[in-house]
Amino acid sequence: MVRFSRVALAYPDPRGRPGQPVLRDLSFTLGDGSFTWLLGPSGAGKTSVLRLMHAALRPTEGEVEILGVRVSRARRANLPPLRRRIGVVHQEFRLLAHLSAWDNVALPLRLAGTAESTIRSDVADLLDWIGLTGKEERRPEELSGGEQQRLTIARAVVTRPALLVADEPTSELDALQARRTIALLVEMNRLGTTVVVATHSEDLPARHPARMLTLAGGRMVADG
Ligand SMILES: Nc1ncnc2c1ncn2[C@@H]1O[C@H](COP(=O)(O)OP(=O)(O)OP(=O)(O)O)[C@@H](O)[C@H]1O
Repeated sequence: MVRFSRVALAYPDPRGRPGQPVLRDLSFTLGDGSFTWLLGPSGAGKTSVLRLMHAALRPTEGEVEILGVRVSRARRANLPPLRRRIGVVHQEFRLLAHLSAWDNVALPLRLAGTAESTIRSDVADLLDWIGLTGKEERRPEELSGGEQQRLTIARAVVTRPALLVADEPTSELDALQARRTIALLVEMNRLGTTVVVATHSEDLPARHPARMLTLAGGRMVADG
């Protein structure tokens, strides 16, 4: 479950003092196994909400509870184990530049101590699904923007996380690849993962109707 209660977030200003809030008075609950679109124009606060959801930040006010952990009050030591249960597709990819495509996807499984034989088959299956078979040994800079984006999605889902948060996961993809990516997220959801996808595109929610939370100016303006 993901629960926001009266959440506000302010980033520090250049002097380290709290700036103006970029999120205000946000309250909602996402049930286990739900699929949610997070919508709103550029600057509305979608990425900031996702950062709270993967415990990269704590709220300035209010309470955020993720997978049973109250992030607002949790001890620092409890956050890394929580983050390992969450798959994140970052808008700016954040692939490891010195690792091959294969090793980027395998890394979360290696960190989790997964058996090498399982890693071999799971990584191969996912690279096949995202159309990167034959490019396993390439480093991220040797891949196109769309290929890198598909790699970040594979890396985020390979551990079958309890919660998956994806920030504009199809921004670099053509129509076919975007459809395949959404199909992968929907399949993950069908298998039990709670999925949240931020986008300013109206096409994606039309393809997979689900709950839509709409932000504007850091506030929730629609939920339906
Ligand atoms: N690290 C930061 N420090 C200070 N302000 C920030 C930071 N990150 C985001 N902001 C501000 O917070 C507000 C919300 O930004 P956010 O990135 O969450 O919006 P968004 O809806 O994801 O936008 P986009 O669709 O363009 O990615 C914006 O005014 C932005 O300038």
